Amino acid sequence: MAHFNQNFLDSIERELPDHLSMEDFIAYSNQPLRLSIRVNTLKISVTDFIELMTPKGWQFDPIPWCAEGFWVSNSVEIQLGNSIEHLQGLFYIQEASSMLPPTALFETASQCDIHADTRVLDMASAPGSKTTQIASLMENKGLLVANEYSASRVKVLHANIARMGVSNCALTHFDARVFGEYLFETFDAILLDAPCSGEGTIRKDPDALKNWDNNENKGIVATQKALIESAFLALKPGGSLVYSTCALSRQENQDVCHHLKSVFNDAVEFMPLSGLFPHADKACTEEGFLHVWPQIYDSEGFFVAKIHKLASVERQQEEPRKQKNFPFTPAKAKQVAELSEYFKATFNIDLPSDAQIMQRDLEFWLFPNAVQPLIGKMRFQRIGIKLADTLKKGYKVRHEAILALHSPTQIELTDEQAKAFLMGRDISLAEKVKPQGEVIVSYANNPLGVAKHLGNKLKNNLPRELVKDKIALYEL
Ligand SMILES: C[S@@+](CC[C@H](N)C(=O)[O-])C[C@H]1O[C@@H](n2cnc3c(N)ncnc32)[C@H](O)[C@@H]1O
Repeated sequence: MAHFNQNFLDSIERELPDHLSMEDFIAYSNQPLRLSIRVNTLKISVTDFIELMTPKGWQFDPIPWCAEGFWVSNSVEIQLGNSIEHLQGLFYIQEASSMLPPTALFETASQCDIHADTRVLDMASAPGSKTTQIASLMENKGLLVANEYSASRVKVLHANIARMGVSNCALTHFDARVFGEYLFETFDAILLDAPCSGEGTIRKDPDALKNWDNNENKGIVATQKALIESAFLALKPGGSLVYSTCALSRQENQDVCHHLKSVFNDAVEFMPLSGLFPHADKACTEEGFLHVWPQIYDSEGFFVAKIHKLASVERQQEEPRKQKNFPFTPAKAKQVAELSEYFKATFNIDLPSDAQIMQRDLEFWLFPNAVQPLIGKMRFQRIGIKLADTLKKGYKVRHEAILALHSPTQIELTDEQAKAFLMGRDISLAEKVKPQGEVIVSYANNPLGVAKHLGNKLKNNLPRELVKDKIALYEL
């Protein structure tokens, strides 16, 4: 049962549109959320995922605003986060309404609008539900800069990006207020999923609003206003910005968007979202923003505004001087040829041609081409994917490269073998055969990682930090 205080209830009563009732708000806020997931189309098609999971007891109810999103019910009790399909990145557990902002951002873009030069910024990214959704909408093309202010959350963000096989991402770790200055009018599309008071998440955390106090939101509102201004400055003319929160108050939502309009006037256009999906109008404000109250679609509360930048605006601060000491250099032609040959001969992987192989000491990385003009303009925590380390003789592939690059040649494991592999164990082979060296092991035709084929067993090469104590298997 949710704990509301009277101040909070009074504020909702003032904010709630006329066609919605307080009784429904309280009733829905007291119900647990329906479980929802998003299929990771970087790894598996929606049809193949449904075919894979239906025999395991899953039932799928489509989420109207996300073609890859489903409310799911499961006849078999299982800890989803520890299931093999989750750990190998076939799906992301994501609240339905949190799928709205990326859908709104790419509403009119067809896949051919996303090309090698497209640059997208996700300003407040961790833990990465929307970053990984955006990457799959971009089909790993172009560049996605994912920023997060909190150092511990950057780690979680990176783990999710790697698990989902994202290769077009560059991670930064800044207060996102810096983007307008560092990367002025650089991005085609920006998501600002802003830090907020989180009132919409009460169904996940019944204690979230126990000590709610309207005055505490004031600091957050100032941050939100500064962040949206920075986002607008970093956006190219003609580009789109989505501002979203899981807050319910006008202060943190509509007022922040009106603030932007008051600063940049005619350069700001609010784009109506009433046609985003069937019945989107039920959640629309007079400006065309979506204000999703929990009772409208039986979801978390959410706010989504889409803003178009009609014209260039004046830079507010001078462009900072370029930083010089960047530790990566483009790999030489001979090294590119050798590394490409290693990936092809060992794993049957063709390295993508729309990305550049870069070297730092003994490490090789794959950078999205669109990041090159940004290098030196701001500090990146991590760019693209790490491909391999150089050994005395040859190379050692990195796990994240195997998860992100496609290979038609894999050794498929059974349920029990896949469980053992993710728990860090070696896999015995039924009969002794010729050793094959490094191989990709897979489950449901999707990679789990690399093993060394020794003839009579597969020696486990899973990175130690990914080894699990517990794996949940469907007992069918
Ligand atoms: C609503 S959460 C983001 C959720 C994320 N977009 C997702 O879908 O998984 C807001 C994030 O903003 C981060 N944050 C807070 N202040 C920030 C700032 N000034 N600049 C950038 N990020 C900030 C928080 O640490 C938090 O991770």
